Parts: sequence; C-alpha cells; structure tokens
Amino acid sequence: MIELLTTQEMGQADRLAIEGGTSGLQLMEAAGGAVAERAMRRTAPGDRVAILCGPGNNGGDGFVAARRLVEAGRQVRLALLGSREGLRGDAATVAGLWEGPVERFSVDMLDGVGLVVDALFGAGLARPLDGEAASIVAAVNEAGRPVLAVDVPSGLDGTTGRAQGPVVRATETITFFRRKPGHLLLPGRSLCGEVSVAEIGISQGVLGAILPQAFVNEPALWRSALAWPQPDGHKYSRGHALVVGGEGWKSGAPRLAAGAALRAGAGLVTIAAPFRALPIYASQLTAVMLAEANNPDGLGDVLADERKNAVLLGPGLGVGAGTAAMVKVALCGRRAIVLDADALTSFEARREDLFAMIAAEAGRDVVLTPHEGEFARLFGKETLTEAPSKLEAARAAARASGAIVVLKGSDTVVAGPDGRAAVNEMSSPFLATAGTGDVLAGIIVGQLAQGVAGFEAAASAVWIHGAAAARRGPGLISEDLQALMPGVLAGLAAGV
Ligand SMILES: NC(=O)C1=CN([C@@H]2O[C@H](COP(=O)(O)OP(=O)(O)OC[C@H]3O[C@@H](n4cnc5c(N)ncnc54)[C@H](O)[C@@H]3O)[C@@H](O)[C@H]2O)[C@@H](O)CC1
Ligand SMILES: Nc1ncnc2c1ncn2[C@@H]1O[C@H](COP(=O)(O)OP(=O)(O)O)[C@@H](O)[C@H]1O
Ligand SMILES: [K+]
Repeated sequence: MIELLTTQEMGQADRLAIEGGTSGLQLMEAAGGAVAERAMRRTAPGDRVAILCGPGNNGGDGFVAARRLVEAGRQVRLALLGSREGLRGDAATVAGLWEGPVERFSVDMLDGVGLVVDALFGAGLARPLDGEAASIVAAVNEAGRPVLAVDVPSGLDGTTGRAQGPVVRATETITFFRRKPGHLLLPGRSLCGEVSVAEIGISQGVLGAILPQAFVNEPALWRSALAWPQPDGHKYSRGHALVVGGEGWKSGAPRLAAGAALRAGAGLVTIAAPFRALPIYASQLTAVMLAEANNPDGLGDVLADERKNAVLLGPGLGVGAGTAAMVKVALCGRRAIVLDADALTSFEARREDLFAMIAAEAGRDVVLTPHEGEFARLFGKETLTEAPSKLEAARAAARASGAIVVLKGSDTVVAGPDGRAAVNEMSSPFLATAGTGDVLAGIIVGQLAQGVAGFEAAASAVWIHGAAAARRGPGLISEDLQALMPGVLAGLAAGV
C-alpha cells in the first residue's frame, strides 16, 4: 500500500522521526543529499547548476544539495530569497556549511545552466506567491531549462495539487518519504514532471500513528480483496450482474458495460431492457443474456431472482422520472448497485431522495461514478469548486451520499463514506473517447457481483480500466477495452 500524506501529515512524520531520535538536521542532510543525487543524474561534472533557495527548510535542502553538488564537481550558483540572517534552525545550520557565495537572484544565473534546482518553497507554502518570489518563478519558467523541484514545484500546494498563484513548471520533482496528493492530482501532476520519492530516515512505523486515509490506487491496495474462480466453483458462485438498459437505439452503452462485467469475472450477466428493444440487443450479444423489463415493476420482477446480486443503472437509460423510478426499485434490497451517467443526472433535483434511499439499507455497497459534469449536477457545483481539492470533493460527496464515489478524469479519485480515498495514476489520455465510462461502470458491477467490497471493487476497476487502455494507447476505442482486459487480469492473477 502506498500512502499519500498531506503536508500536515508529512509534518507529523517529520516530528515523529525527530522524537524517535533522528535529528531534523539528519533529515535535511538526507533530503538535500537525495536532491543532489537526482541532480547528478541530469548533469555531468563541470556542468552549471543554479540552486534557488527559499527562506525555510525547503531552502535548507537546497543548501545541502549545493554543497554536495560542488563536491561532485558541478559549478553551482546559489541564490537565496530573503536574507541569510533570516534563516532559522536546520536551514541556518546547513547554510553555515555552504562555503560558496550566496547571491540575490538575477536572471543571468539561469543562462546556459544544465539544471535549475527549485528549493524556494515546499510544504510551508502559506499563501500564493507574489513579489520577488513570483518574478523568480516567472523567470525560471521563461528560461526553459530543466528544473528539479524539491518536494513540490514552488507555488504548488502539495495537499491539494492546486496553485493559487504563480507556480514552477518542473521537469522532475523529488519528494520525501511518501508522495503527497498534489503529486497525483491535476494540475499538480503535470507541474511536477517525473516524481521520485527519497527515503530520508523516517521509519515506516510513524504511519501507524498518522493513519493516512489517502492512497495511490495500485494493486497492493486491493489485490487481496479480488475474487478469483475456485476449482469447486460454478458460474453462480461468481455472481450474476444485471445491467439495466433502455431503448434499442441507445443499446451501445449497456452492451459495453455488460461485456465488461463479464470480462471482469461475473459468472453471468443479464441486460434487462424493454421488450421492443430486445431484438436489437439480441442481435449484438452472445454470452450476455437478456430479460424483459418494460418499466420499474418489470425490473422488480427481474430482480425477484436474488441471485442477481449486483445491478448497474445509467448507461443509455435516459434522464428522467422513469430512470429515477428504476433506481428506486433497484435500491430496495441488499444487492450492490452502481449508478452511472443518466441514473445520476436523474436525481439532479432530488438528490436528498437518492441519499435517503442509499442510507435506508446499511452495509450494502452503492457506487456512484460521475464525471465532473455529472458530479456537479448531483452534488452541486459548489461541492466541486469550494472543496480544497478534487480528493476532498469526492470525500465530501461520499460522506453526503453514503456511497462510494468515483470522481472520474485523468486523476480519478475513489472515495468512501469512511474517508478512505485512492487517487488513480494508472490511466491513459486515450480513455477520453466515447463509451469508456460505460466500460468502467461494467467492470465495477462485475467486481461487485463477485462479492468484492465496494471500495475495492471501484478502485480495482479504475486501475484495470486504465491499465487496459495503457496497453493499447493510440487508436483506442471503448470497444477495444474488453479484449484488453484479460491481459491485465492475467498480470493481477499472477501477482505482477
Ligand atoms: N524536518 C523537516 O521538517 C524536514 C523538512 N524538509 C523540507 O522542508 C520543507 C518545509 O519547510 P518549511 O516548513 O520551513 O517550509 P518552506 O521552506 O516550504 O517555506 C516556509 C517559509 O516560506 C515562507 N512563506 C510561505 N509562503 C510564502 C509565500 N507565499 N511568499 C513568501 N514567503 C512564504 C514562510 O514564512 C517560511 O519562512 C519541505 O518541503 C522539505 O523540503 C526536509 O528537509 C526534510 C526534513
Ligand atoms: N484525459 C484523460 N486521461 C485519462 N483518463 C481519462 C481522460 N479523460 C477521460 N478519462 C476516463 O475515461 C472515462 C470516460 O468516462 P465518461 O466521461 O463517463 O465517458 P462516456 O460517458 O463516454 O463513457 C473515465 O473513466 C475517465 O476517467
Ligand atoms: K520547491
């Protein structure tokens, strides 16, 4: 499991390490040493490096790196924002060990350098950059030289991934102990460039006291929760997923979802659709079964078979009271539910009804899979815009709805009502094509049908979906994803 630490939690990790006997100076020497190591990979002896230090401990890391880089034969020029006398604590100590000149920043420092080390601001950023700090950032971005950011690109909030003011555009970022959400969330992820993590002498044990609630979405988070077929099993022991479909001319979305549910491992998948649409569905389906459901009562009849243990509603269903009524029927009972697309939008004006229905059956998994537009319609635009980050927006929505919320995008966040959250980085921009959301919803319902718990079902599905897309890359269309899934699942089954 890879934890993501807020800057506050990272401060706690530093403090716990210091209480445990590793001094702040040792941590800073290790951090600055790791920065120098990354800088050495990008430069050769004799190359010029500009190191820009800020007034706090981020600047301290810069002073350590400067000393180490000189020892390694780099030509270093170091600028300090603020005065040397203003430095405190460990930063003052390491500045005292720097024997070279301390300059005031000037643009000519960047001329012809092989690398700029951005050690202006890290976890201590307290407000948007302005004044001299802002003009340094502008000059660095303008110069177009490779930039190695220390901890975070200066100006970026590591907890949120947002920058309220000017921010350094880094080629590479090195952070310490664990990544922060802002390294994965946009726009942070694009501003960081390649991110590496250095161990600086903080023991894993501190995590037991911090209990982080945000994680990188990767197999270690959910691998043990996945379900695999057993030698003594049969198709019913792998679950029966039901996808509720609509009119024939909108049958593509439910068919994509149903196929994905089957590929994800559900033992049986049925699409329930109006009688008049069934021939259209039938002409395009083979392993996926069909059932007639002309209205909410009809859906109730189909669901009377309790072996149908996971239901997806939304793709191709249409927005309106009819869809809302179908959702209501599906939410009666203990089966797991995925609500996507039109099923979410149908509750735009009556979100409290939806949340009350979800709350009525404790312990049953409901997964909502909005993209940002659907999210704003269901939870209110302000939930998105007023939350400090996409991560917090998803968490707030999960708390409000009592459901697991998958807030999609290239930095998809999966959040549970208990505050647990995963930020996804296994994805491909080629997923931005029609129908891929339907496939994702199908993978989730396929996992739920197999009895995988809601959070793990959603997080693993997001990863599998992204990994499948990454295997194809250019030219990907949503129809391809199904055929790409077995390769991804085989890797998971083999534990790689
Ligand atoms: N023991 C520790 O806490 C360790 C900290 N480390 C480094 O220390 C950094 C955090 O250090 P700090 O907490 O000192 O914080 P920073 O060095 O990020 O910045 C804090 C300083 O910047 C000023 N400041 C904040 N926002 C400003 C703005 N918008 N304009 C102008 N000035 C502003 C503050 O008044 C303060 O002087 C980490 O990012 C990491 O690089 C590492 O050395 C590892 C150990
Ligand atoms: N730029 C991108 N990078 C990575 N993934 C993306 C990107 N854009 C969209 N996606 C993913 O593609 C899927 C699109 O879903 P959605 O917007 O519901 O589309 P549709 O309704 O056409 O199926 C989501 O899983 C989303 O996270
Ligand atoms: K920085």
